[in-house]
Amino acid sequence: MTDILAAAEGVSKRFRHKPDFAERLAIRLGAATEPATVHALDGVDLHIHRGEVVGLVGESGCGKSTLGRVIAGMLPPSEGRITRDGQDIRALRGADARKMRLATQIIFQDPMSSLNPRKRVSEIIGEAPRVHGLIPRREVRAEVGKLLATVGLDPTMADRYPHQFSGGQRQRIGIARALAVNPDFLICDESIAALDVSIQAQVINLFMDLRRQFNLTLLFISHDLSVVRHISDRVVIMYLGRVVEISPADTVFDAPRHPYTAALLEEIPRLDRRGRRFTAIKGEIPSPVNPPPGCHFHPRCPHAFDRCRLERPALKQVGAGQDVACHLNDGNGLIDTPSRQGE
Ligand SMILES: Nc1ncnc2c1ncn2[C@@H]1O[C@H](COP(=O)(O)OP(=O)(O)OP(=O)(O)O)[C@@H](O)[C@H]1O
Repeated sequence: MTDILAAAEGVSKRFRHKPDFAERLAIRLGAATEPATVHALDGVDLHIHRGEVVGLVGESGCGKSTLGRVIAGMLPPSEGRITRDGQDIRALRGADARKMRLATQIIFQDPMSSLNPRKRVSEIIGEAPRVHGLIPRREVRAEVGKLLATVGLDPTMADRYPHQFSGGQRQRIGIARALAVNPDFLICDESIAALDVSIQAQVINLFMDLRRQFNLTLLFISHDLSVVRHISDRVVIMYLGRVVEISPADTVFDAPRHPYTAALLEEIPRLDRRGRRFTAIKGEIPSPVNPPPGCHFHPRCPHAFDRCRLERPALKQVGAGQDVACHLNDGNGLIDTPSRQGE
């Protein structure tokens, strides 16, 4: 069996842009033409190794959720392919396709909207293993009790409804439901973003325990770099549909090599940041309907020079396990490179 559990190879995903009211009016009056394509993912390459925790970070709208859904097989890519255990997931049929879908579970941000309010917790957790015949019907209830205990909830709560739980408890129910089908890969899409900070830490600890207990691989999606720090082995930074940096978690914090990663780090309040050269990120993220040419980050980058405006930087290895898509790394290392603004 390959060491690579899941991979995105040259994956792009485009959506038809949904025009808002003003855009629809402009189209109707002839002041604008038919919209427009959203370039949610643009040539993404990512390998996720068995057993690792990968943090996926970037500003809102950069394509994190889309990448998670494409990797899970919930959305087809417009270009490129997704592999699972070395196999193109488009080639999977019947029982193999079902096995892949069950083995990859997504845990979403808002547990309330993903838990059916009219069903008891025992039904919510027990439904999928029962429907898929993973456990005999008479054992479902005992299994639900075990799963509740595994995620730190009292098994006697199995007959309650979702609204009778707190936000953190509901997220634990969502995790138990995902575990019920014996996945080996969890995609956590902003799974703790809606929780209080103290509860966030508890749920992160739960993910870490479950990872060890069940040999899970995790793709942990967050807009907040500080959240993924303690959970991730590697961190992937996305900007406007592209991967701009992949680094071991410690390296990304101590020696970022993409100006966008450095700017994201600036936004994390820390007392030991004196002497850093990078300034906080400026301006809005451009629209994925009309991304800038060359390096997508160049309009906001304090180091941009002519080449950045014209040529897409390839993701290249710049250090041990560290890949960066930035023209600055073709010459001197970024950290030692003086600002080239205005070149
Ligand atoms: N089904 C869809 N139809 C049209 N556009 C979409 C669709 N899904 C996502 N998009 C667009 O694709 C881009 C990437 O969205 P995505 O949700 O993947 O970003 P994200 O980084 O996860 O953002 P957030 O953190 O806000 O969820 C956005 O511009 C979004 O509006």
